[in-house]
Amino acid sequence: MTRDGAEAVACTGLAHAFGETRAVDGLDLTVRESEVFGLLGPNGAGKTTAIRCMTTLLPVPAGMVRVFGHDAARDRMAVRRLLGYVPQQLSADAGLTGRENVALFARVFDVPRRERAERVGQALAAVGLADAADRLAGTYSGGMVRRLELAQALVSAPRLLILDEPTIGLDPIARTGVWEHINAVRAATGMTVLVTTHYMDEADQYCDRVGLMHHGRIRALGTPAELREGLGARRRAAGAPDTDPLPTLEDVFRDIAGSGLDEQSGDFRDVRSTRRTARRVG
Ligand SMILES: Nc1ncnc2c1ncn2[C@@H]1O[C@H](COP(=O)(O)OP(=O)(O)OP(=O)(O)O)[C@@H](O)[C@H]1O
Repeated sequence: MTRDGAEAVACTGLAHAFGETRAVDGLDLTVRESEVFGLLGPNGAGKTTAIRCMTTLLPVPAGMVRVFGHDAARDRMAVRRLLGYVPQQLSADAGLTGRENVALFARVFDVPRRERAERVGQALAAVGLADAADRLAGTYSGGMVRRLELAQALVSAPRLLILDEPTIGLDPIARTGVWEHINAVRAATGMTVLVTTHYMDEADQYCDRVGLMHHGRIRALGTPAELREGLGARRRAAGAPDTDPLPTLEDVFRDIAGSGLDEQSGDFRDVRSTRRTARRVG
């Protein structure tokens, strides 16, 4: 069913500017079918802008984006039909039940009328919300809201699921819950997952490969282990003792984003993201 290694997303020389700000600046990136790919980078690195180009929500002014071979600039509807997208902004309506929220997405994404009720029920069950399906989303916890948004994106049975910071602001148990559901659906369907996260431990644990983005481009790419081992080897070559502990993905991140990270944001989970989260679940 799946073709591991085939191309799900390919960006070549992708660029997108807002006035003088070159948010994405020559991005080359391939996401392989059926992998979980983590796009990492400090605030302002251009991750969301790149994702919005891939989802056709922003135009592709320069370079090329292909999704399963479809050109995102020319064949937007074909691309949209293949995608599920969970944006950073809240996409669930607090005044509707979980089931009504997912049903709305089923209608928007043209799930055939005959199949809708069953598919909505399946999507809710897949994220562990079957029992809470008929409660108002406004009564859900932050983790449940995130899983509801996941169900909304899954109801159209996408081949590619794109998640922009799916676990931001959640407690560790809720974060694990979101990932367990993503992984279960992926294992069952072979769906490709492209995710941005500021949590290096999550990227390390759940992503097959990661790309570290900084100033609009990929600066390092590989499996988390490859990136950690690569930094370890560079440090040893520079004279670090063999007994030094293996670097973490966070060390790799700091090595690439360098002082810019500290100047701009102080920490991965900076104020902007936290505020956004407060708005999302508040
Ligand atoms: N609509 C917009 N108008 C003007 N500038 C924008 C807009 N969207 C993003 N930018 C700018 O483009 C750059 C990249 O932003 P983007 O949101 O893509 O980064 P990011 O890596 O997703 O950051 P974060 O981790 O904070 O979500 C930043 O300098 C940002 O201020």
